[in-house]
Amino acid sequence: MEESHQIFYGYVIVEKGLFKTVGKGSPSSKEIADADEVIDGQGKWLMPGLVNTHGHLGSTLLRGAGDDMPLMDWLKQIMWPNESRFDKETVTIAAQLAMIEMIKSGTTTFLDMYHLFMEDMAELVIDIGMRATLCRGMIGLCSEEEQEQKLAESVKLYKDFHGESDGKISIALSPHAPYTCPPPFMKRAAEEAKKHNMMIHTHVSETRGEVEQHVKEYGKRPIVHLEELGLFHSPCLIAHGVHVNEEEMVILKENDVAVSHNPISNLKLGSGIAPIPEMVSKGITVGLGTDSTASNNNLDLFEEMRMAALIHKGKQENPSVTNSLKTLEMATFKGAEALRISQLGKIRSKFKADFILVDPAAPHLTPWENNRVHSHLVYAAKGSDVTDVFVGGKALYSNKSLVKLDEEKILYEANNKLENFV
Ligand SMILES: CSC[C@H]1O[C@@H](n2cnc3c(O)ncnc32)[C@H](O)[C@@H]1O
Ligand SMILES: [Zn+2]
Repeated sequence: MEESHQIFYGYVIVEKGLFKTVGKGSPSSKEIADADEVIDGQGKWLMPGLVNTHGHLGSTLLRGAGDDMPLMDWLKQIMWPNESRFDKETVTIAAQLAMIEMIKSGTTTFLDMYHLFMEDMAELVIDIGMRATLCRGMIGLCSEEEQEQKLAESVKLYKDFHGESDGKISIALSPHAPYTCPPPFMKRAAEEAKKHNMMIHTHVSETRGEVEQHVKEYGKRPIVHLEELGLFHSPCLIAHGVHVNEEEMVILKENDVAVSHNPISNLKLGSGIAPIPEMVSKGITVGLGTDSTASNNNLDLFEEMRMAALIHKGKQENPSVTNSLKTLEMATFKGAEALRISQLGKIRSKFKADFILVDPAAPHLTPWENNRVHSHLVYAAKGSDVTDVFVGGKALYSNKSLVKLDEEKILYEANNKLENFV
């Protein structure tokens, strides 16, 4: 077993936001005396913080608003009409609620694609202390002038916030999807990303119908087309990739395009099951995402891991196509790799000190011994087993208490906003 996968009784020392020491056994009395603060994690499992590679925080209040619908109906009948009425307060409450949910279930890093109030979002994330890749989602079904305006807003967000919060904030460029961004606009997005050194994030090939429509309209499959348009000339992360054929997987691998696997959202919208074991065996980087609460309907990456580990076994009628270790990698350092965040997702010296504590003193995690911890984390644990969350060594959740966010107040505000939606 790789060293970073080993389970042992030990301790970590954090300095300047990074792991300085990852030690076996107990710290020395000098190490304890030298520390500014000592946190006793006795009896708990320490693991890397989870990385959510795809979501939309601003629409969190639409949880349960449009269940049991296919993607296009859901977008046109529920999402877009509601989102067109969102004000800053709604998006702020939604984002705070999402962050509460993510932190409490062990997520330390997330990607957010949204089109409203992204500057405020960046300020909020900085204040709360999470690590995030933020993108101003762009729908290109508008005039060329508006398209350019959206690109300019994305670049401004990048100039204002990329690298802020001690490097915890990254900004990516985000054309929403090939069916909302006509080819000339996709090409412009690719040019701007290249010019400013930005990563690209977009939804691609989520449904069979979307791929068929793309082929009908442009005579080629979406990933083939996006490569031609230059989208993969910058570091790129695609969300979904459910309907991707062999030729397209080769294109993804050749261009080092990463994939955010969002199995629960894909199942709930009836979109299908992405060929993830095939992608992984081709060497494509795959991270794990929840998508929004409007298509999931929660942000618990422990649930997502369990689903990601199980569905491919069922689809292929083969239990060995996934396993708990590979799934944990997907939710941690592979997710970090997908977001192009270096030195993240492992408990290792010089890595970013983003980590969580899980309390195994629960019936569903019993019995345990070292060899079963990976299994329990993927096949049995729940987000609510997380007791502590640290980002860059700073506590965001301590002994089941949120350090910054006022949960009671935000839940109250979120419930009071409900009447505004269709
Ligand atoms: C333009 S910003 C984000 C935009 O995307 C919508 N959205 C949320 N989830 C999905 C999904 O799975 N596929 C496509 N679009 C999605 C969201 O409602 C916003 O309008
Ligand atoms: Zn999405």
